[in-house]
Order: sequence, then structure tokens, then C-alpha cells
Amino acid sequence: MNTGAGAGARSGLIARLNRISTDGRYLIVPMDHGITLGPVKGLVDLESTVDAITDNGADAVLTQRGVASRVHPNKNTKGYIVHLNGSTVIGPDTTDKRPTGSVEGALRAGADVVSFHINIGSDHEPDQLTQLSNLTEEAHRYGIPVLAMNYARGPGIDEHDPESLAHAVRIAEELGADVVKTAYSGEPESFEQVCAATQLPVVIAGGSRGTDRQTIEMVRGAIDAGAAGVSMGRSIFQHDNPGSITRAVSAVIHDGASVDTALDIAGLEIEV
Ligand SMILES: CC(=O)[C@@H](O)[C@H](O)C[C@H](N)C(=O)O
Ligand SMILES: O=CC(=O)COP(=O)(O)O
Repeated sequence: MNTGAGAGARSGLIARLNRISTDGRYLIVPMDHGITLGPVKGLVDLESTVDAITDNGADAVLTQRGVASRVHPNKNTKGYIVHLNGSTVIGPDTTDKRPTGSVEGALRAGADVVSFHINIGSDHEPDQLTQLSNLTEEAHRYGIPVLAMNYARGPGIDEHDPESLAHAVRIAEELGADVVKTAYSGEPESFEQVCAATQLPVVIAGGSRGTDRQTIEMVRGAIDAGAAGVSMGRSIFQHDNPGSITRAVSAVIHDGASVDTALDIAGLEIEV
């Protein structure tokens, strides 16, 4: 018998996805690196960083639940995603992401959406596949969307190989996620293959920070290849002016700007 719960949960999913996006495009700034990397530049004064990026075009910020109270006063009505697993670069194996929370805990922390990171090709893939699948089942019971951070990452794996990335994003869809984030393959031509591998909105990670032009060219290339946006952390929150780089990324994602126009709008050097 259709109790309507499915319809209710579906409408909740859509409403919450709209809180972390604008017209189907996503500018998410993850700052869950406080576990992975520690108190790095941009995450020490977390409040100022959140204020700068949410005041300049970001659709949502993403953290672990423990710092939620430091995010809410500054997130300027934008969306909030709570990350539910983690690892550190000082531990024995960064690919061994361990659960760090629950859907209930994320809701208590004020999350609109939850996220989970799995490393396809790592020694921990089997457990992580099961954990992501269980998470989507549980989250969807409450109408909570899941952002899957599916990397191709493990012994002998090329993290930017388009076929591996295509496999990683399809796994997210097969396991019930609502949005998938993965690494960029490096150029639009090969990333088209990645975006075509799934019906889910695909967003890209930024990886370690490069020049402003490299960052904006990456965003432009991903959008041209069919991506729906970014879940870009270090390139934004470690910038000397997180608000400016966010404005440039937003000009590409939300306004269709070219690389040079986006850099110019944000007052960033159009260095070649
Ligand atoms: C620090 C990294 O290598 C990133 O790719 C992280 O894996 C991504 C994630 N935000 C994390 O911090 O775990
Ligand atoms: O959670 C981390 C990401 O989504 C990507 O972070 P990056 O610093 O852009 O690689």
C-alpha cells in the first residue's frame, strides 16, 4: 500500500538538494580537511572563511559535525553538509576512511545533506561500498540526500584515469547516492566520459591548490564536459582571498563566464 511516505521522502530529498545548489548547479566548499590535514590555512579562523565563501556565491559548506556550531552563524542561509567519515594524513593509511557520525547526529547538527568518502581501488573498498550503501538507505528513510565522494584511489591506481573515474561515479549511482564528487581527469574531452557514466549530478574536487587560472580553467573544463559544479576545498579555503576565488568560481558555474571574465570579475590576476 502506498503510504505516501515514499512521496514525502522524495519531496524532502528534492527540497534539501535545492538548499545546496542553485538551478541544478553546485558550488560546494568542503572544509572537512580539519581531520584529514589538521588546522591548515583557512580552517583556523573557520568562521571568517565560511562567511567569505558563503557571501560570495557558494551554495553550501561541508564540515564534520563537531564544528557545526562554528559554521551556522556564518553560513549566510546557505546549505550545510555534514561529512560522515574521515582519516588523517598522519595515520597509517589515508584511504582507510572510518565512519565519524550518523544521519541522526548530522540532523542534530543542522545538516541539510550528508556526505561520505570512498576510495575505489583501495584495500578498504569492500567495507566502504557496504557503508555507502547502508548510508543511502538510512538517509533516504528521512529524505536526506547523500553526496558520495567517490575517488579512484589505491595501490597502482591513477587517480585521474577517466575509466577509473567513470567507474567510481557509476558506483555512486548504483549505491543510491544523489550527487557524486570525484577528481577531475585533467581536460574536458576525457571528463565527458566520466559525466556520461551516470545520471547523477557530477561535481569535481579541486585537489591541492594551483594558480588562480589553473583553478578556474579546471572549473570551466569540468562544466564544459557536463559536470554540475564543484565540491572544491583547498583551492578556495586556502586562497589568500577566499571570497574572491569563490566569486570567480561562481561566475563560471552560475553565470557561464569564461576563464578570463571570471578572473576579471573577481579582481584576480589574469596571469597566463
Ligand atoms: C587531502 C586529500 O587527499 C583530499 O583528496 C581528501 O581525501 C578529500 C577529503 N576532503 C578529505 O579531506 O578526506
Ligand atoms: O571533502 C573534500 C573534497 O570534497 C575535495 O577537497 P579538495 O581540497 O578540493 O581536494
